[in-house]
Amino acid sequence: MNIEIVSIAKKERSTYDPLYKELIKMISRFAKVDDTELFNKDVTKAHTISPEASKQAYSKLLEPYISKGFNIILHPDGKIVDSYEFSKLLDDKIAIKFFIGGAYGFEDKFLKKSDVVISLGNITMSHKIAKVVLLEQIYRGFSILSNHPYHK
Ligand SMILES: C[S@@+](CC[C@H](N)C(=O)[O-])C[C@H]1O[C@@H](n2cnc3c(N)ncnc32)[C@H](O)[C@@H]1O
Repeated sequence: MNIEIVSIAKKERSTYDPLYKELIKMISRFAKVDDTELFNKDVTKAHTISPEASKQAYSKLLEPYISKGFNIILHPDGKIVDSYEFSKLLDDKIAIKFFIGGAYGFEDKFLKKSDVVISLGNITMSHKIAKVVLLEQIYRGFSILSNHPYHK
């Protein structure tokens, strides 16, 4: 299976890079993970204008990535899923794209383009922490599906 995580994020070194690397390596026995970080001058400018302008700039960057595979948006106001429900989203798929938003989240019209909008809980995390939690849940989800002891 191919998984792509598409985030609104500056391409810069992060304290979390070793965690991403380790979790992507752990997942590699189940799926290949591509980590795509998108940011441009329009986003920088929109951040100085308004939340709405920012969300529009995010949509413009993210829209080309919404594709034929299964598209999952991570959003604090989405459907809260536990790890077992999350694992079912991974089941029987060839390609999944996960979307992580920028500082102002997503435009409603972009949210409607996905197959499902999920929340990782009633807290708001930075996009960097959300990616760590997402990667751990992807590994946990595959462990549940394959009855690997990691999830116990
Ligand atoms: C700083 S948050 C954006 C917060 C913004 N106020 C909003 O309402 O979406 C950046 C991104 O991290 C992800 N994120 C943060 N907390 C989350 C949660 N509890 N569940 C799912 N995704 C979350 C989402 O993709 C979000 O767009």
